[in-house]
Amino acid sequence: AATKANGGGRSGSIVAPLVVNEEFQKIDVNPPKGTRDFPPEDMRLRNWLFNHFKEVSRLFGYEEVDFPVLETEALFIRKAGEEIRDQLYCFEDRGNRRVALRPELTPSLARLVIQKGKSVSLPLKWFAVGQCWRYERMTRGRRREHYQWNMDIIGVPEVTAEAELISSIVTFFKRIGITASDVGFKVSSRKVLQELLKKYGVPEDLFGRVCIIIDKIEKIPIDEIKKELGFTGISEDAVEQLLQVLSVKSLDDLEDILGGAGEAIADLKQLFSLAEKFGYSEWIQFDASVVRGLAYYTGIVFEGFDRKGKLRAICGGGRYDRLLSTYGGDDIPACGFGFGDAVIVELLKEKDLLPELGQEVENIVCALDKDLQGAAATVATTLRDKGQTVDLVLESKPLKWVFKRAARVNARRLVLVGKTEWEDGSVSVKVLSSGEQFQVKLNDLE
Ligand SMILES: OCc1cccc(Br)n1
Repeated sequence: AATKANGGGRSGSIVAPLVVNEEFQKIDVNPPKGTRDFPPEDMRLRNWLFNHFKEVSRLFGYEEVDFPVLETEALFIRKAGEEIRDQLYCFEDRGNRRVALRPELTPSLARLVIQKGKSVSLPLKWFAVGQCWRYERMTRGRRREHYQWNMDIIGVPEVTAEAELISSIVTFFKRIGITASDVGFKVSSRKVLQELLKKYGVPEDLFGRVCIIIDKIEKIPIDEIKKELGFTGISEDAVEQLLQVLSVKSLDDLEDILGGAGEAIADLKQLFSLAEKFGYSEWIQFDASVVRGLAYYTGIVFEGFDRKGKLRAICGGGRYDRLLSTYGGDDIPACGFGFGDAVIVELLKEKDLLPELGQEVENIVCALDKDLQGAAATVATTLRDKGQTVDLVLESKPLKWVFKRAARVNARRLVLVGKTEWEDGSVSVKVLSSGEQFQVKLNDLE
């Protein structure tokens, strides 16, 4: 009953009374399954990571946006058999509306662009860092939430847009010490698949579904892939040829198969040429098997991978020219990427690149007796008004305790408020690294 009442997983329409915590019953102090707390040490790493995400986005001239973590379920209902759909964290709210915790940010971004309509001038370059959710059976013990960095360009049909997006991710990697020998990007275009399916007479409306099946190529046995492709109605012969083409590892070989007239080859050639100009050629490689697992991609797709092959994809993205029109918006071209906060941390650990991020505070301020607590508050405020960080000791404590706390909060200096000095407006300062000690007028303290 408790599970049902809380809508855990199944979207029962029965809305039983919310489970309340009986008085004095010990609560479960852990966060819900698959979710994380961020205590200070983890929050420092998260802020370090997100600050790099946001600084790179601003370096590229993008504007920050955000959306509700809760959306209508309909925004994410696509019939292409995506994993993201099977794991949608959806439920019926107390107003009997079908809602979902967003599994990704792109649909919300598309919704906002349509909502803004003619009031925004294209191209739009937007970025967001937001928590995304999935409801996965905990059998695999995987997380149910992660934070994703997204950058999107709305209104640019040319491949220069995708080329710039990859450049922004390369810039991010370089800022945190990741090099082209650690990470690469597999790049392809869904137009390869589109041209092949057309050649084999496969109906256009199967395109998304076929892409989702192909995306599983390294995750499930090849016979399963062939079987699932067969179910879509593609002939066995066409399936064999399709898989053959997807194993191609060079643009020249692909051109021999597709001919040089198609958009797929033209787009990819332009992208590799632009990569040269952006200076990240060593980071990217053509790989026809990359299709990505989201149904709405229509053109160039790319994914960041660790060259040791030990981790899941680090990030991924591509062109999604039809998404806005599928939501009833105008036919506006778009492309973007998503970059999760989990795999990158695993990679940084692997490469021993995790930053040392201890707590830091410039001053710890302490009254030497309880009648001077007010004076200590004045000292703290004076320093804070000068932009100095202050940990103010808020109760009367022995000096031994204060020194221990100063070490724990990594204070640069100790500011003591004593009776005699305070009578002439001064305080005692001890620089904790050098042991240097001096008295100074409060107003002269920098
Ligand atoms: O990468 C897919 C995904 C979506 C939402 C939450 C988590 Br954890 N992972």
